[in-house]
Amino acid sequence: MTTRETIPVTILGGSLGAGKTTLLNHLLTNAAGRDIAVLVNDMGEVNVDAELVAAESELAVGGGVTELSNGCICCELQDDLETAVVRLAQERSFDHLVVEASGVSEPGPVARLFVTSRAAARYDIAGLVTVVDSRLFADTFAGGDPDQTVAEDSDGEVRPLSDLLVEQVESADLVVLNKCDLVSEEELAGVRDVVSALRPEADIVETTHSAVDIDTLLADLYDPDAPVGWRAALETEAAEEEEEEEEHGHGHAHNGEAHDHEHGHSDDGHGHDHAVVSHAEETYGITSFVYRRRAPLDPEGLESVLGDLPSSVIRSKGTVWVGGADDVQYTYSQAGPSAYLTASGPWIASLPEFEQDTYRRNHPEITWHDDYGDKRTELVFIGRDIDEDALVAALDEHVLGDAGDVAQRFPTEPGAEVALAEPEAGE
Ligand SMILES: Nc1nc2c(ncn2[C@@H]2O[C@H](COP(=O)(O)OP(=O)(O)OP(=O)(O)O)[C@@H](O)[C@H]2O)c(=O)[nH]1
Repeated sequence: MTTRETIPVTILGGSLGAGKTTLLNHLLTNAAGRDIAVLVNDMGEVNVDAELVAAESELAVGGGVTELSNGCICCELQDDLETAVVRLAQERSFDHLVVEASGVSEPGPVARLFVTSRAAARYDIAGLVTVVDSRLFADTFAGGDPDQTVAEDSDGEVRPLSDLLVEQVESADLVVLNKCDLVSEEELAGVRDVVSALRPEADIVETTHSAVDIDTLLADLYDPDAPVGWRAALETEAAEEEEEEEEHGHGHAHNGEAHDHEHGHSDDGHGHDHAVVSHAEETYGITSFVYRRRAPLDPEGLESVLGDLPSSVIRSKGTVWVGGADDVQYTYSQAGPSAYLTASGPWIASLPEFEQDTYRRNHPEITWHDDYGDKRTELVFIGRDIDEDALVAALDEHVLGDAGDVAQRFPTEPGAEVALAEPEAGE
């Protein structure tokens, strides 16, 4: 019997083989009086996970295991998942729903379903839980032997595994570092550091065979406003910059110079762009910094730098003003060995004036420059022992004085993506 109007739902994600099924079995055998419904989804035709769960857990048989065996839950079949969870709430009585997202699905779309669809009336998200294979994660990000594995995502698109691992961690409220028996203490500490840097506010537990405390797992952890690490770094930088401007008596925090080739020497007293700010996160052993220039970058040059980053950079992300495509805003995203640049549409500054005005009225928070508007290159780098000066100098070599003096290199239609770096396909 449930006394709540809505049913809490925990969304479980993690890479293939991380230990999600093991976790569900652990949960169902230790449910101790709770009536838990589990919705398991697999990519394959046969729903192996659901069968395993049903076979291994007495509680599960007839006790609320429901399966969707017709494919991936998060994109194409979103409607089916929506129907399934709504029907489940109508037909059965249970205390908590756990949805296992398919191993290569992003948890975001699954979470949105419970916020925006008909399911929102019946459910409340309790938390997004990501199970991490600590061995695999250490190999991919934390100084281990990088595995150049690629995985297929929910759209059937092949994406580097590193992308999916980062995305799954960046959206988590709780990260279960599983397979702790397969990593050394030192490696585990490294994994913990990287996870904290990617998602500073997530709770972290360490397990072997996914033996996570049930109360911890099902707790109300959901925080849709929790920042991802790169955004937290940007916000900290912006706050520091504002503080500094106030100290210097400037009332226009982001009103910068065109750019400053000399990293760290821009404090010349007239409203500079404080281009690079570092945060030595001593507790995490991971540092982040923001590179910002109010000028376009040479496309070939930026590709040579961002497409060949040192392995010390774990995650980087940002906005790029690309020479030769003056009106197009590009977003950039890198995770481990893969890096992409995507045309995301026009800059606000490239819109007709009245549209700019409307946009700016509706978004008073956006950073606006008197001459350049929102046009900027703003990149956050997160990593371990990054040679920041070298990276800044490498990027600065490709800062252009004028966007129009180079040829267009990347596609400009909104949504068009180019790979700057991609791992080789694994076995
Ligand atoms: N050594 C070790 N093996 C584990 C641990 N947890 C799970 N495994 C094993 O890892 C394999 C994959 O575990 P599953 O629970 O099936 O992983 P999953 O995330 O459900 O996998 P998919 O459904 O394929 O996405 C199984 O053989 C488990 O027995 C652990 O902590 N240590």
